[in-house]
Amino acid sequence: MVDYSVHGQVAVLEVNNPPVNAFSHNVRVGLDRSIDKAIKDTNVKAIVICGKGRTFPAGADIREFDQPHKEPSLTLVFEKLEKTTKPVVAAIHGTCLGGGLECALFCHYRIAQKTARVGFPEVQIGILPGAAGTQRLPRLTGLHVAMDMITSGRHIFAPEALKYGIIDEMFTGDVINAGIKFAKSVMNKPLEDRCLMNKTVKDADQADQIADEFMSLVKRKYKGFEAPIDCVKAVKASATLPYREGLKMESRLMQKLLLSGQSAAQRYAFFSERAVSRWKMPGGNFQTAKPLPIKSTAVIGAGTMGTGIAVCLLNAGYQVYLLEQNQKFLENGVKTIRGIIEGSVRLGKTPMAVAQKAATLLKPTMKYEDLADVDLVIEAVYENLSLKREIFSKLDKLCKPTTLLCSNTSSLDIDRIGTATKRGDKVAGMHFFAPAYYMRLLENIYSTQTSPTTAATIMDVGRKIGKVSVLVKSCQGFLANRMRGPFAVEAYFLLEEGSTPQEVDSVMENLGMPMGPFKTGDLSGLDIGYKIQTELAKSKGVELSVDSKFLMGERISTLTRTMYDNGRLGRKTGKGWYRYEKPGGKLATPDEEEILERLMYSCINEGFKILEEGVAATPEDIDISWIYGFSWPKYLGGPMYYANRIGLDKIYQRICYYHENFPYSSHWIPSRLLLKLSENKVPMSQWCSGTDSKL
Ligand SMILES: CC/C=C/CC(=O)SCCNC(=O)CCNC(=O)[C@H](O)C(C)(C)COP(=O)(O)OP(=O)(O)OC[C@H]1O[C@@H](n2cnc3c(N)ncnc32)[C@H](O)[C@@H]1OP(=O)(O)O
Repeated sequence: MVDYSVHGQVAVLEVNNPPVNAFSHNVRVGLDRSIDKAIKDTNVKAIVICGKGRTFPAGADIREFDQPHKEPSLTLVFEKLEKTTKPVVAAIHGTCLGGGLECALFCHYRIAQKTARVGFPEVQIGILPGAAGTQRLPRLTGLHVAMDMITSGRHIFAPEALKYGIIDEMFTGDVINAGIKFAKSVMNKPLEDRCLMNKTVKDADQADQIADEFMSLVKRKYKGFEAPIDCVKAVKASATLPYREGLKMESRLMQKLLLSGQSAAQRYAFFSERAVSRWKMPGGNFQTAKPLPIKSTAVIGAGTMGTGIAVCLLNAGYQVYLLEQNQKFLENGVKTIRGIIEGSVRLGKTPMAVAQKAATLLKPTMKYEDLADVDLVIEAVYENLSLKREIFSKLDKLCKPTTLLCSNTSSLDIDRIGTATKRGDKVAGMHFFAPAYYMRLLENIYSTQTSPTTAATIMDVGRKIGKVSVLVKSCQGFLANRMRGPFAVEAYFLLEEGSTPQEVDSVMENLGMPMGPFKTGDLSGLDIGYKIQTELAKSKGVELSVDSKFLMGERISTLTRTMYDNGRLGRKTGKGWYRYEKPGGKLATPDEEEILERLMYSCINEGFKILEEGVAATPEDIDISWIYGFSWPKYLGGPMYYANRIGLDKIYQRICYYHENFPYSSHWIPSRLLLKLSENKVPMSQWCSGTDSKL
């Protein structure tokens, strides 16, 4: 588990526990013995610790967290390193994470390959760096950097680690040779100053301020998660408590987190994320099927999904032909793609070099013929089976025989798409989630015809574009939307039964989802739900109307149809279940303006008709009726007075707008009196009581 060798006066302790050299119990025992051996050996003057194979130890063995603890603990082993009078060098390559980085922080020196990454990802499995990491990193980097690294769990590359002082030097070439060379250079230097426990935290005087800043950040960014909060508390303790007291605090918080249900759930998610890559389907699995090489791709449709998918492919270095039928749509699509990539560069998420390369890889086109030689096509037009079949049939005729043809459908039967071609084995679904460049999930779907090679290829593409890919069999809604179906439908039923979108959303958001079903619907576009429902009904030979309450004996809601008919498609039109600051905006607010207008302007219109018909003689009659009959607030003077304050012009225009949109509600037929008053800009003084109306 730890290979021990001596090179001249340097002992090399090479952790050998593939695949990631995790500190399992056997490794801890092996390391403990090897350290003792090196300390006892009088010929040994320096010690190098490194990892065999692909990486420096990537942390504690997460699988052991569910088992009873077995001594020695990591801290106990690591403390021997710092105490020895022989310099200890951590020679890092690959990923030095969690307990691995803690081990390095107990060493007197750290050197790393330029491509190596270091980090404390514990927060992502619901714990904190519990082998002194929260107390030692701040002593090297200061609180700010340590808080950032520990609460985010992000890995940093060696050059950044060098900047923060986490490593002392970068090296190229062989790890053991570099370790030995460095160890020789520090062999006789004093070690006192190299022991982190002796150091103080440089920005300790700002501990309160920095901790407050991170506390509010993590509460906002990682709402509902316990570990980031405890990470902030533990790191702060490095500055406010003596080293040993800080360790006790870290240990208490670690125990609490380990026992919490959150950590167990997050560890389950960690292994599940890896388990889904071990896919299987009839006739093959991840071991038996080999992916085909993919270089050139095409995306059909430059809408929200198509552009998002293109961004994923471009960022991963694939050539992308973006096809649209219409020049304006194509130009808009290219603009959207550039905007997304530029935004990501500004946020530091995409390196400039990647963005520059992506620009050269994008090939906008309106000609299907340009797709003849691509290796993979992802069609992302709207959800319409006949349209998709038409496109696939066309692609089948003009693409080279090996091209894989995939549909970014969220619900349509892949078998029925595949039968439009003569290459059903090369047809599959690749269902991206909106926004495609951001959401991690890729649902890959095989039909009864899809070959394991095609499945292997799209799973491989998914991995290369940074998605977590699952492979599922084609069925109505596949996995995600099939399960999401009852969730969404029940949300609509709740609305029909009296809940508001905000109420439903906040229940789910309080549970921990970043967005409730209605905000999510607005994000995806409400036309999608409507089209899926219409297509589904059609496939069953049923034509739905807004009045439909049942489909094949099942209760349905046609609320999305109502939203669609009213142009409320979600964020993209600036209004859906919520109102947004602009089309494409993100700030969801209940559409108060429309609520107010529809309730008030409709009855103001009625008020003018009442005046017109002489049912009431004056606007005061109406206003007083409201004040004393309906408790209308006196400070607003009554609805007719209120209308005048707003301006009869505006009221009239909005009434016309609603009349156009709701032609079947006669209360929106504009009052002729209102038209005359607004056209002639008659002040209220001339149409209220005691005046002789000139009209
Ligand atoms: C009190 C002491 C407290 C200490 C705290 C800790 O140290 S907690 C652990 C901190 N470390 C981590 O969280 C690292 C987790 N691992 C990763 O992020 C990645 O695996 C990697 C190291 C970046 C490598 O990524 P890569 O994509 O190359 O490989 P995989 O992710 O597919 O992993 C390969 C297999 O190794 C298993 N594995 C990885 N890390 C651990 C681990 N720390 N313990 C146990 N097993 C680990 C992983 O599950 C894969 O195996 P599968 O059989 O495929 O699941």
